[in-house]
Amino acid sequence: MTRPLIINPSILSADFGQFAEETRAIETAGADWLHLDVMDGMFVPNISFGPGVIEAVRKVSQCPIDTHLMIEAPDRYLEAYAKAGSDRISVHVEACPHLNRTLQTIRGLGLKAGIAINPSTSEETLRYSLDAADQVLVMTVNPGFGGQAFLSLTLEKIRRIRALIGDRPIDIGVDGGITVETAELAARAGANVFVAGSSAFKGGPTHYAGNIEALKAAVARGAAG
Ligand SMILES: O=C(CO)[C@@H](O)[C@H](O)COP(=O)(O)O
Ligand SMILES: [Fe+2]
Repeated sequence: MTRPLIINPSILSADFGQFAEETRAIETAGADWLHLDVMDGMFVPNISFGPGVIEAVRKVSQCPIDTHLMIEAPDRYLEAYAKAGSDRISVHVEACPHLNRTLQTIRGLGLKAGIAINPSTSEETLRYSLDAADQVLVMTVNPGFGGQAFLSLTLEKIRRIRALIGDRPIDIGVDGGITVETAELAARAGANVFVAGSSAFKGGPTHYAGNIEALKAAVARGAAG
C-alpha cells in the first residue's frame, strides 16, 4: 500500500513570541501538517504549552493539526485537545494502561488516533492496539526536547513496525532529529510522516520553503528505495 509522504513541522522550534506569524510562514512554505508537542513536566522533563496554543494555531492555519501528548494520564485532556482544534492526537503507549480504550475515545471524538512509542519501548506493545490506531509515532529521540540527535537504533524498529502493520492503513511517523539525512533513512525504512522541528525552522522564515523542499526531496529519495 502506498502512503502519502507528509512533512510535519513541529511548532516547538518556532519563535514562541510569534506563533501566528510562524504558523502562517511554515504553512506557506509547504508544510503538509503541523505537529504540536504538549509536555507536562511529568511524563517528560519539560513543559511546553496546552490547548490554548493549539486553539491559536487552529485560528490561523488550514493544515491538519497533529497533537503529540507527552503527558501522564492523557485521557483527562482528550476532549480539551479535540475542542482546541486537533485533527489527530497521539498518546504514548508508556502513559496508557488501557491503550485501546484511549484510542477509541480519540476516534469517538471524531479524530485520528495515534500511538507514540519511546526508543526503549518494544514494538510488541503495539501489537494488540493497531486495529484501533491510525498512526504510530516512532520516537527517534528520547522525548522532551527539540534539537536532539536521531537515534539510529530506531531504524530497525521502524522496519519491524512496518511489518507488524502489514496492509493496514496506518501511518508511520518519525519524531526527533529528523534532518535531510535521517529523513531519507527513515523513509527507506518505511516511515511516511516526518516530524521536523529544528530542520524545518532553521535559519528563520526566509529559509522555511527551502528547508521543506529539501526534506520533501529527501523523503522521496528514501521512499524510492
Ligand atoms: O516530540 C518531540 C520532542 O519530544 C519533537 O516533536 C521535537 O519537537 C522535534 O524536534 P527536532 O528534534 O526535530 O528538533
Ligand atoms: Fe513530537
